[in-house]
Amino acid sequence: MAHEILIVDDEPDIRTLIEGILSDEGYETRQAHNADTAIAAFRQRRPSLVILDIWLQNSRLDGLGILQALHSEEPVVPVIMISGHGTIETAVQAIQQGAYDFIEKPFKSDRLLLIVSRALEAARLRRENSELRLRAGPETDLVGASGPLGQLRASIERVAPTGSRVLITGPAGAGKEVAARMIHARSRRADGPFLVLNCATLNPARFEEELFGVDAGADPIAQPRRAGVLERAHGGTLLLDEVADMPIETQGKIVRALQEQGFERLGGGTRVKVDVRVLSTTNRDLSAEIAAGRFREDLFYRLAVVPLRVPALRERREDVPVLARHFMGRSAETTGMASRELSEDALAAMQAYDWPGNVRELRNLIDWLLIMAPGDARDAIRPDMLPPQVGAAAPAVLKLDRSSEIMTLPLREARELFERQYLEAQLLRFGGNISRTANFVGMERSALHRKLKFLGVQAEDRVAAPAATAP
Ligand SMILES: Nc1ncnc2c1ncn2[C@@H]1O[C@H](COP(=O)(O)OP(=O)(O)OP(=O)(O)O)[C@@H](O)[C@H]1O
Repeated sequence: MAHEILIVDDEPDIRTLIEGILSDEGYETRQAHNADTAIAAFRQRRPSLVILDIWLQNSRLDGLGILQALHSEEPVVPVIMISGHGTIETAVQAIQQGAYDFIEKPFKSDRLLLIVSRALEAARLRRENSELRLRAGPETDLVGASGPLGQLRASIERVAPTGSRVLITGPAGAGKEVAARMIHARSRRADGPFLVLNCATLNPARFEEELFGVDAGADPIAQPRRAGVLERAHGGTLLLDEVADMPIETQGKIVRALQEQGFERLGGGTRVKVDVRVLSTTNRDLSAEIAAGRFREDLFYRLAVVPLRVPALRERREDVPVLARHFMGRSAETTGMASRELSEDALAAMQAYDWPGNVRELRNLIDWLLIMAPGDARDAIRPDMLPPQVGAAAPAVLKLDRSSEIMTLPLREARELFERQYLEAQLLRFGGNISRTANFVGMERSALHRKLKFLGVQAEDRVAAPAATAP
C-alpha cells in the first residue's frame, strides 16, 4: 500500500509543489495549513510521515508546538521539518525534540525525496525491531555490574523461593517488571503462569471484571464464563503493575481476596479458591498516597511484606556500559543486523548522561544507534554519533578537541585542567568509588586522594558495595 504523507504548510504554493513531487513518486498525500487542521488530519488517520513547516501564519501553534502535539499522540510517526531563512536553529531544536530531519527552503526535489525515503525506511526498521523484540521474549534477568544492582540481585535471590509478596518501587523504566519476572523465574512457581495486570491503563469500570472474572449469564452463549487474572494466575504469579492506580473500592476487595486466597466471580457469585503469589510495582510514594487517602494502608502492608527498590540508572552509572553492550547484542540478534562496537568515549558520554527514562531510554537509544548511526558496521560508535542530549552530557575532557581553551594556557595549568576534567569524568563513571577509580586510572588510592584534594575535586569516598551473594 502506498505511504500517505501529511503536508503542513501555510503557503498553498509550497503545499502544491511538495504534493506534486511526492505524488510523482507514487506517495499519497494530504494537506493542512495550520495547527488545528494538522492535528485533526493526524487524528483522523495516522499518516506514514509528516512534512511540517516551522513558521506558520494564522496558526495556534508553530511547527515545534505541532511536533510536540503529534508526538505526544504517536511518537513513532517520523516528522520532517521545513525550515526557511533564519529558522535553522529552530530546526535543530526540533531534531532534539524528536523530528527526524529538516530540509531548508528552497529545496531540490531529489533532496526531499531522499530524506522522505530514509525517514520511512528508519520508521519501518524501528517497527520491525520492536516487533522482533516482543517475539524474542521479555528479560528475566537484571543485567548490570554495579554495587547497587548486585545488592538488588542478592535480595531477589533470597526472597524469590520464599513465596512472600514483594512490592517493587523505583522510577519508570528502571527495571521493576524485569525484577518481578526474575523473582517468578527463580521461585518454585517458575513453571506456572506469570501474568501482569497494568493498573494504570485499565479502565476503572472494568477493573474488577479483569481481576475476578465473570460468571456465565442465563444464556451462556451470549455471556460465557470469563476467568479473571487471579484465576488464570493460579499456581503462578500475578504482577499488579502500577498498583497505586487501582481504584480504592477494588483495593478493599483485593485485601479480602489476599486474606482468604479466594474471591467471588462477578455476576453469579461462584466462589473460586486460588493459590497465587502477588507481586506489585509502583513509581509513586505509597506513604504519600496513603496519607492522601488514595491508597489503603491495610493493602500496603499486605503487598509490601518485602519491599525492594530498583535504583534509577543515574544512581548506578557503572551499569551503563554493561547494559549498552547487552542491548546491542540482543538488538543485533533479533534484527539480524551486524552488531556495532561502542567506543570507550561514547560509553563515557553515556555514563555521564542522567537517563530520565532510565534503562528503557538506554535500550531505545541502542536500537536507534544500530539502525541510524552513520558509517559502516565495522566502525565503532563515537560520541559525535549520539543524539545531542546524550552527547551534550559528555565529560568536558572528551570535548577537548572542540575547545580551544586549553591552548590558551601555560603547560602546568593546561595539565591541571586536563587532570581535573579527566578525574571528574572517571569518578562519575565509577559512581564516586575511589578504589575502583584508582584501580582504573593506575594510581594508588592514597595518591589519588591527594591529587583530588590538590585539584579541588570533591569526592565522596564511597566504599565498594559487597558483591552479590546467594543466600
Ligand atoms: N537490568 C536490566 N537488564 C536488562 N534489561 C533491563 C534491565 N532493566 C530494564 N530493562 C529493560 O528496560 C525496559 C524497561 O524495564 P521495565 O519495564 O522492567 O521497567 P519498569 O520499571 O517496570 O518501568 P515502568 O514503571 O515504566 O513500567 C524493558 O525493555 C526491560 O527489558
